[in-house]
Amino acid sequence: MPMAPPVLSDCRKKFINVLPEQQLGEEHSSLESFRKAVEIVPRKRKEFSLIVVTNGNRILLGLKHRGFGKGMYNSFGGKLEQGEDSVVAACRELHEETGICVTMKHMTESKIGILHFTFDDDPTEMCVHLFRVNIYCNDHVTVETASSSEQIVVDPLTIRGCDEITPEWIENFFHIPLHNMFADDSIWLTYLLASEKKVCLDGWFHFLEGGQEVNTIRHHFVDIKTDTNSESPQSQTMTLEKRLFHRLHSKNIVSPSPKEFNEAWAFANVVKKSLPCKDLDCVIDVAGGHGALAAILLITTAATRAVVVDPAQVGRDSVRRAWADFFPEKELRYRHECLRSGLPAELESALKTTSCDRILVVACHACQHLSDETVKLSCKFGVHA
Ligand SMILES: Nc1[nH]c(=O)nc2c1ncn2[C@H]1C[C@H](O)[C@@H](COP(=O)(O)OP(=O)(O)OP(=O)(O)O)O1
Repeated sequence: MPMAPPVLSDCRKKFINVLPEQQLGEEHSSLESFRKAVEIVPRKRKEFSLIVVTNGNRILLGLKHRGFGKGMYNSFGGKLEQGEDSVVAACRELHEETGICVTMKHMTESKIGILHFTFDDDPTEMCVHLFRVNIYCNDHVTVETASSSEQIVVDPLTIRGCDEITPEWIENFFHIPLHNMFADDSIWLTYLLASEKKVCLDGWFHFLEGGQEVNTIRHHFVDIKTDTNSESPQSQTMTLEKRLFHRLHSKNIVSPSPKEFNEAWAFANVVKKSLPCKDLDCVIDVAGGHGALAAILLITTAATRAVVVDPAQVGRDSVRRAWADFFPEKELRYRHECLRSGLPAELESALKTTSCDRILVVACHACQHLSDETVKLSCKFGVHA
């Protein structure tokens, strides 16, 4: 039996900046019921194109400097000019605002629906043609995943803004600044990004008086069609492992080396398989050097803090700086001290705020006596090792 698609509200729960439910208005189960509740029949119509740009699990958003939505983040786009259809306008606006060139053929295939906006105090309906473009970045590792000519390959160095808008990569869908975006994005964009299947949608949003300034929806209805046979674009692109590797590579970071990165990634996966990671709070990486293992565990588990205990200063904090946006609001610290004094001190401090079953001590190295000592100390404190 095919799986039921996720409901809108379930999807937005995954996002940390989602707007409060009272700002999102009443959800309707049909267009009929939405129209009945709204009552107003718009007399005029303005058409726009809007292009959501992603690269794997990253999204490119624009900070608007003027015009509609000034000071807020949004996807790219604008009004249809005279004689243009939505595809032509989408290609033009995307290029004007980001420098990204997409062919008409690609843009036509990228159309995923329409958003309709009406307002209590304005007789004009905004009709926004929606596109979703998943690009491949033409640098280092990504090229290898972009082998098909059907894919949109972009050199990241060519992405630039204009006086109207500044593009910015948000490294993790779930951290997009929804609190500083149009309220409807908390409804349809979250669905689009959270869905593992390809999605087409028609959204109907009726805003309270004051429209943009008030940014509060009174009623909405979103008609969703999910293509259960095809994966969403982000599932087809880069894995997290590749993106982390890629980031080190693009910043010319030599510690960890590619071999050390692979080892840390593999080791983290082994550890996660043998642990109830959903309750994890604190990771202590003993003799962790550059800290890649600690950082990978921070990124891929529920842990909120990690500390690397190592007397040597390896990599000059480069891992933390390179990956900081993969673990926002989490803490990665380095303690330059030997295992014998550093580990008990960290364990004692961690146990003041969390229970022993939520602490994990890891050590990924070949030195047997160091491993033995790590295990012995961890057992003494009753934590996972
Ligand atoms: N509630 C909403 N949610 C959303 O996600 N995007 C919206 C939206 N309301 C409008 N948009 C999009 C549609 C369009 O792509 C963009 C607004 O475009 P603009 O008004 O900036 O048009 P132009 O770039 O043509 O402007 P000018 O060049 O200043 O005339 O914002």
